[in-house]
Amino acid sequence: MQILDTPPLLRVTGLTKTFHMHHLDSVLHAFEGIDFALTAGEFILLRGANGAGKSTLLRTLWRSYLPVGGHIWYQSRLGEIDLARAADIDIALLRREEIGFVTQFLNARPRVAAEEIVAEPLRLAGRAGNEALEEARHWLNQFGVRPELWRAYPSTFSGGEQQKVNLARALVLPQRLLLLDEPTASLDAGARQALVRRLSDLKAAGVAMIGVFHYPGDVAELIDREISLTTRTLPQNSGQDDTRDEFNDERERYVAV
Ligand SMILES: Nc1ncnc2c1ncn2[C@@H]1O[C@H](COP(=O)(O)OP(=O)(O)OP(=O)(O)O)[C@@H](O)[C@H]1O
Repeated sequence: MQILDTPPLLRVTGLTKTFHMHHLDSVLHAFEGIDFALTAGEFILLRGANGAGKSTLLRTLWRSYLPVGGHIWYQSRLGEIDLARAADIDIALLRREEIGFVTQFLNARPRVAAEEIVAEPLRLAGRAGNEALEEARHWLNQFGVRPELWRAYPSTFSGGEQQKVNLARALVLPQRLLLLDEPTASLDAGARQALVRRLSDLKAAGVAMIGVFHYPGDVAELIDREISLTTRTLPQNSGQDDTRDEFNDERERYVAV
């Protein structure tokens, strides 16, 4: 796919995130001044040591976290929107129709069957009940969830089984932008292959992706570019505020290179 001349789907500028740890009266710099662009059909691998801010960056793009600075310009079907400042209702709509987040952790709802969890996005998109259920079962099968579990409640599933339900739900509809936070973390080999096949088809269909992978080799064939988050230390009081860090003489901050 030719991606060089296409305007970016996502343009991140000067993105900065800190956590104010009230109980310690200190500020932790998760990352600072991140700039990058992502185009339809492009796949960016996020790299960095433990604690470098990879998951925090994905959650900030997903708007679970509000950044303290910078912009996240996203070309939605309805026009450009800054995800860093958009109203919650717009974020909720984009999450339903355009942006997906895939994590290893399933937020299992009590007494909702696996097949219903996967069918829900299809129904919300207008698919008829039976059709949605058939498609949900197809994807549960693809990711290796045993048929006897389809009508069971995922709150009792193993970690890997929960993750497979998560993947099926997140990938059942093609979104325009996918945020991937270690989606292969506890998958068996069959499910990892199914995931890579699905991501590859979505990428070919123009879905843009940015993600963290514990074993990047799993997705080597998909990667177009890499962004590394690195850490560097700053002398205390050189940040945006003069809050004292109680247990370190130096404060860490994280920058994109
Ligand atoms: N909700 C939070 N409150 C305070 N600090 C946080 C919070 N979430 C993350 N952090 C801190 O931000 C830093 C970045 O964490 P993050 O989880 O983004 O790292 P990561 O690069 O994904 O690490 P890993 O490779 O270990 O998963 C860490 O020092 C972490 O302790």
